[in-house]
Amino acid sequence: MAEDSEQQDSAQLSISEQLSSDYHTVFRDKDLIEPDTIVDEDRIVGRDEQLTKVINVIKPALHGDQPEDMLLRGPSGTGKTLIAGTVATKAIKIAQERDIRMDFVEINGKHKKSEHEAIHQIVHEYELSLGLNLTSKAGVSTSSRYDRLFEIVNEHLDIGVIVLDELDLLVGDSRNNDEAPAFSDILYKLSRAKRIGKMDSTITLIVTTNSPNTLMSGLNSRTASTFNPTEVGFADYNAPELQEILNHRQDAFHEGTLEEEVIPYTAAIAAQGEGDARFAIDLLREAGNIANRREDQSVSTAHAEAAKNQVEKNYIIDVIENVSFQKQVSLFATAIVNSYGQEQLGRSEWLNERSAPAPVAHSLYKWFTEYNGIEQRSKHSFLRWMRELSTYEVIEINRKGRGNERGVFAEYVFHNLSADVMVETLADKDERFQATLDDDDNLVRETVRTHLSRF
Ligand SMILES: Nc1ncnc2c1ncn2[C@@H]1O[C@H](COP(=O)(O)OP(=O)(O)OP(=O)(O)O)[C@@H](O)[C@H]1O
Repeated sequence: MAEDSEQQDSAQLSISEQLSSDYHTVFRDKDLIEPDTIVDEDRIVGRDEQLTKVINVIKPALHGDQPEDMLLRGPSGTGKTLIAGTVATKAIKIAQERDIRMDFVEINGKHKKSEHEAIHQIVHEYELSLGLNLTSKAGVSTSSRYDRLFEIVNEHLDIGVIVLDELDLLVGDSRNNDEAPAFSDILYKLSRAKRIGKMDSTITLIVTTNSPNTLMSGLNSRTASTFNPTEVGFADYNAPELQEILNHRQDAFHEGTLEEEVIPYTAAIAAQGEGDARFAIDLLREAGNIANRREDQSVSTAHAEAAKNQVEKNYIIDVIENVSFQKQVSLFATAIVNSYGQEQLGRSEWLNERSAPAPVAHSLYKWFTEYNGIEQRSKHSFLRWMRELSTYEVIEINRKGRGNERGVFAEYVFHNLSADVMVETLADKDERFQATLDDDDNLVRETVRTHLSRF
């Protein structure tokens, strides 16, 4: 009793009271705007041409024929995985009615470090989906993993569809420059297995990529001659298309909780970047989360504005958590050139306020490593890491001329994600970044200024 009255005195609620008090949420069905939800057909906006092409390639499987492999290419968030997943899911339903054993699994190359890991994941996904005993990853060679995959498909399926998302990012760890990337080996072994009759059943590959050139030029000659996919292109969305996509998801929110201007506003922000539907949907979800956290009754454009920073941060975190510290340093050096040199860049004839010239970014990389006493790697490594980071779409790389025959240089462009948010996110992540900024903000500013004026 004494405790109760004490709590009341201080107007505090007990844990149980807090847990069971009224809960307000703006979401009616949040799943509709979660990242990995494969939505129903009636929520897919446009993409009729791509749907028809993918349907035509998968269709033979439902008539006892072997489908071609497919390459779905186009920028991030343009519906490649959605279209592949929706068509495969529908095909599996029809196959069941016709007693054809068909199943599909999906893995993402971005999160896999090696060929072994990727093949293990495919096996694991099939085992889960087909209700088989799960085999362990440890102590098993890569070739045994392939054998297990072929065994599963042969024994349990007539056709296995494998969606390999963002496959160009699955390069592999221990590669020297003469070796083909891991994705080339995977494509070779999977497409060859069906050609040499290693299997009674068949495998169909649906590969998605944002960089078709990196993928196709990374195939060694034996893979290039066995992997001949049907290609389907996906283009960026514009603001009206993004708005339509979001309109088809507005029932994720309770009626009256999404203010009218939020969808057009969110679509416009996403269209200014890459025209990425994932970014638009993430913004809408995060705007709702912020409204919930603030216990506001409805979602406004102010919530969407605040969401932008959070969503950008999440994208950057997703990339930096998967790259080495040296790559993070390279990105930090590049981002501070833009973040601290914006005014100077904006005034320049051949630079612009969203970019950082590669030579200056490299000078800042050298400065940062010296200042912090950390290992300094070659310029060649720096440039290679920045190329890799561009494949993750945190920056873009352009080639620019300086006029008056003063040569060409590479510039890193912060097209989608801002350099300021990148600096902030990296500084949150590692105290060496934060400490450098804290030590002397003016020193960083001055260093950027000097290197930019020398350029
Ligand atoms: N035409 C569309 N209609 C409805 N929703 C869409 C459409 N295109 C994309 N989306 C949604 O946008 C998000 C991203 O789409 P998806 O994952 O298919 O992109 P992707 O092209 O595969 O991207 P990445 O190359 O990054 O893997 C998903 O939530 C998806 O449902």
